[in-house]
Amino acid sequence: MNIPSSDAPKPKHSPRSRKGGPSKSHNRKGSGPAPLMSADPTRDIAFDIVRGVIENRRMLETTLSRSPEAKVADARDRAAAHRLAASALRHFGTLSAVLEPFLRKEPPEPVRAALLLGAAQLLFLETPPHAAVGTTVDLMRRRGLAPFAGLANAVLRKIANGGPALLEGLDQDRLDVPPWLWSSWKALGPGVARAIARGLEHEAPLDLTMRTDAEIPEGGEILPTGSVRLPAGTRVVELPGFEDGAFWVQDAAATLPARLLAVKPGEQVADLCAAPGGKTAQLASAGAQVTALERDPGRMERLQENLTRLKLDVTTVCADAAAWQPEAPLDAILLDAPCSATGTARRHPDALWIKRPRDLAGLTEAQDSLLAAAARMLKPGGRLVYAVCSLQQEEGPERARAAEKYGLKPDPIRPDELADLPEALTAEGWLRTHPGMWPERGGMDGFFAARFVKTA
Ligand SMILES: C[S@@+](CC[C@H](N)C(=O)[O-])C[C@H]1O[C@@H](n2cnc3c(N)ncnc32)[C@H](O)[C@@H]1O
Repeated sequence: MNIPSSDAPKPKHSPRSRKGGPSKSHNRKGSGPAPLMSADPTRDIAFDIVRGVIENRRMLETTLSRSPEAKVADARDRAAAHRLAASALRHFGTLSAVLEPFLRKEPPEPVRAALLLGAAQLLFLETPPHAAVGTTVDLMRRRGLAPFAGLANAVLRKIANGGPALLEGLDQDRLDVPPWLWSSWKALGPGVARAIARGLEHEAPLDLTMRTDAEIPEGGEILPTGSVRLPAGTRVVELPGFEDGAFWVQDAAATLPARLLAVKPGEQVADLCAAPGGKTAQLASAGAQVTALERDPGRMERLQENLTRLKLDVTTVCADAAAWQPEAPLDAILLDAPCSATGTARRHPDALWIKRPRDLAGLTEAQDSLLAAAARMLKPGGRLVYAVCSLQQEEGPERARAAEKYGLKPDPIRPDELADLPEALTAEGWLRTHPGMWPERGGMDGFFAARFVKTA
């Protein structure tokens, strides 16, 4: 099933209808209106997230940050809602295929969202059947979908009875990737599209980049590239050392672009698209004089909070990097450009279903203008690493080839620079990682990076 476009007919049954709930409201101490508290915040928030994605192509994180229920829910309920919604979206194609034979006609989209959540709990999250079915029916009653509660009860009971056998014979790898993306990933090599799809099946582990003197948290595995890996679901704020800035969260693959810039102490360096700041932190930790640019004020706040926690001295500028000019030409630039983010789908399974092929044109235009701007900021002989967390050729190799017209000469990555991950070095001397790499260790995000030197 394809996700309907945002201009598809709207469902008859609005989940905002207050017919059946929200169930409770509690008064807070003090004055002001009482926030509405849900009886089952996990499922209410997850329902809004899935509806946001499938009806409005709204990102999971956007719903999470705007939902009134999420605002008043405690951190554990929010995390559980994220996990539930992410599971329904990660297995979206498979769950849709499982539901289809049990539905005589296409249900309204909110009903489909509730069924996807119920089926995800039954088939992928090991929720006891009575709880998965009962809570889905309750959710539908709370959200004005009572006329469909009987249908949901019957369908989910059949799925509970069928169990994992219902998944047999389904090509889950293919079903859970939109066809246009599957076709595009074939360009990455034989078998890579399937390897990526397998890598996307599971929640990503938590990777940390440690300050050199910091103690490794208990249970952490040191990866060949130096990151420390903890199991998926580890709550970073609860790890000892978090408040003291002992580490920052950064996928193992995401550490590679900044490493390839090989900055030296005292060099004047800009990180042009900096928030939330993982790569800025790497450059500053290496002793460079870093200016971090970020266009989005909200994300700039997050970047500054992170740098304060890590006690790193960085100049931050809230500006459009395409229009900014440094006071003097720079030694090195990291351009971690905005992109489709298909490489981060392990953490953001919504990204796969929100993006459309036509979205790439606007992104590649922005990438080109940032590359041109970066070239203008560099001194002759200055270095640039261009990176994207995208698996799309248009945003990676095609941009790297186009960069030569801005006076940027390719500076291929040498095998000794990627000796800890040789499979990520391409014949052209670029970095290419994808979620199918390191399957035995829990995978990694997809990144492309190319290095250049500014000609005189
Ligand atoms: C891929 S994320 C960067 C991740 C970051 N480098 C890190 O490692 O944590 C891209 C960031 O660039 C910002 N951005 C997009 N276009 C920009 C522009 N023209 N100028 C400055 N920042 C921009 C976005 O708001 C977003 O925070």
